[in-house]
Amino acid sequence: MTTARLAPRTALFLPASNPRAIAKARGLDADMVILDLEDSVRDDAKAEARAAAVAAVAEGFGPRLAAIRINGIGSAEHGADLDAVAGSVADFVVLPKVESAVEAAAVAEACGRPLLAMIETPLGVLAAAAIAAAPGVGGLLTGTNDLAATLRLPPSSGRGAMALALQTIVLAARAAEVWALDGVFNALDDAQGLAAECREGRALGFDGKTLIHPNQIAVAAAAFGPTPQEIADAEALIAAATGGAERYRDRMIETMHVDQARALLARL
Ligand SMILES: CC(C)(COP(=O)(O)OP(=O)(O)OC[C@H]1O[C@@H](n2cnc3c(N)ncnc32)[C@H](O)[C@@H]1OP(=O)(O)O)[C@@H](O)C(=O)NCCC(=O)NCCSC(=O)C[C@H](O)C(=O)O
Ligand SMILES: [Mg+2]
Repeated sequence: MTTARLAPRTALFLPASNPRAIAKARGLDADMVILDLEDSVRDDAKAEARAAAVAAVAEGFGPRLAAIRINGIGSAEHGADLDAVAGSVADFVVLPKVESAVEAAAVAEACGRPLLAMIETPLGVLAAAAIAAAPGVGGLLTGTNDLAATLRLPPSSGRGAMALALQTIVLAARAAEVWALDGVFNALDDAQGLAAECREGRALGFDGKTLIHPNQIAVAAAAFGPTPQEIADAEALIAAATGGAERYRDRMIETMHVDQARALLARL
């Protein structure tokens, strides 16, 4: 499924069990909010969180896209979550720990809306291309915490140990023409570290980043947007191009470079 809307640069997770976070999100600059029913919600608060998520999307998040992350297939809450999302006005359902195209398509159909598939296990990574191309899938979200755990990475491992998985997710999303969002950055007070990880994510080809705290939004939005230099370069290249292969400053350009420059400007 090709998602018609531009991909979000910033997708903010919040526990659906936290009414203060829900209220706060309505005034934040995130492109998408993801009301979580899974890992951030205690078992004894699941039913209340589910009802709160449905009510929150009904009340609306203004121009922000609204998604609900349900509990995974096989969990005690999964069926009730599916029914709740199906009866809600959420824009997207987010399914954690997706490992096959069949389960992604089935959940998208049951919910009656596009699905954002979280790729966060080795099986999920290996099936990413099929999952991205499954009916009803609008994007892939990277679950770097679960990925680190399921790959059994030692705490000292950096993102380098996940490079193949991250690139596979981008490759799969691009092949199916769906969104690709990078994983969350767990440190809450490290703006520099966040900016560096966002730059790396953008360089890998991700459209944006999933986030966990309001103070991460501005950093991620800036990092996933074009720099003033990139904008100036794109405008100059388009103005100079006359078609076909030609010299532009000190390099060769062809039609695809003009298309790339136009695509960059279209995302401003
Ligand atoms: C991580 C937190 C628990 C930290 O909470 P806290 O210490 O309370 O934060 P602050 O005091 O700094 O909060 C300041 C105000 O901002 C609001 N707030 C905080 N976080 C959010 C948020 N995510 N969205 C909206 N608003 C938020 C607080 O309510 C404060 O407002 P106010 O009370 O009015 O002053 C907390 O940030 C948090 O819960 N974050 C999200 C956690 C989450 O959703 N986790 C699940 C997704 S991550 C994941 O699972 C990824 C993937 O699956 C993987 O495997 O990697
Ligand atoms: Mg996870």
